[in-house]
Amino acid sequence: MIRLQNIEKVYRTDTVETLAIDNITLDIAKGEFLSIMGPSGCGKSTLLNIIGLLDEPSKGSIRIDDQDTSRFSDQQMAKFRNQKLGFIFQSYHLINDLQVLDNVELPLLYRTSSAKERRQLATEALEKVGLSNRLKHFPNQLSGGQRQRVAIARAIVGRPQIILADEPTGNLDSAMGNEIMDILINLNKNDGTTIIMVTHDENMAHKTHRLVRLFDGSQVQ
Ligand SMILES: Nc1ncnc2c1ncn2[C@@H]1O[C@H](COP(=O)(O)OP(=O)(O)OP(=O)(O)O)[C@@H](O)[C@H]1O
Repeated sequence: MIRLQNIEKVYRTDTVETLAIDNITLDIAKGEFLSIMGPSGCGKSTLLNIIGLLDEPSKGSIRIDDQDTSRFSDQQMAKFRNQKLGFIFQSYHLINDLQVLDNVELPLLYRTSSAKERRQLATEALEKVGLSNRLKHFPNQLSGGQRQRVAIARAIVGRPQIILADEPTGNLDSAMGNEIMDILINLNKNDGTTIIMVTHDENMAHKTHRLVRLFDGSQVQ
């Protein structure tokens, strides 16, 4: 489903060149739950952002669903991202001025769905993560685990085939982290969503199907 071939990413400033990803080739199957681990600065987030088409590789190609993403125009890229991919971040990235329901509806604003349909889909997504009793709350009225559940609802509301999660349990204690992990495992099992997750936590990584370890931008396992 996702095929990365000879991916390289170099960040250049006036004085320094950093090789963040060094020749990574990786296939990720449909329905797979993959975790990426490695020490700080080894390129995990860079790789995830490249897979999520948020960042472009300096070299190499990415095929998703047999489409060569390097041939996409900016507009095609944005549409593809909006329809196929869902993102979850360590620090939730919710909009504090918007109620929970409005946060979750956001990705649907770029589609042609009606207001009623958007409300319905967002309510369903929040039910799925066990938050139907918090629709009118604002993010700062929720616990960390609840905020992350809102972020998951926002990631899944458009029914993406692929979820990219960058340390989704990184800010949570182990009980809340396990709850979030259970939600991700169920999404993967029941809906067949492909999930790629960066984590520092061996316990979380061992709950997934496959673990890829990076070191200095290269895959070592
Ligand atoms: N925008 C940028 N400009 C220059 N260098 C960058 C940029 N983003 C990342 N880097 C460098 O690329 C390397 C990989 O960074 P990345 O954020 O992918 O690591 P990481 O494994 O996710 O780290 P952490 O676990 O600390 O989040 C690091 O050496 C970092 O300093």
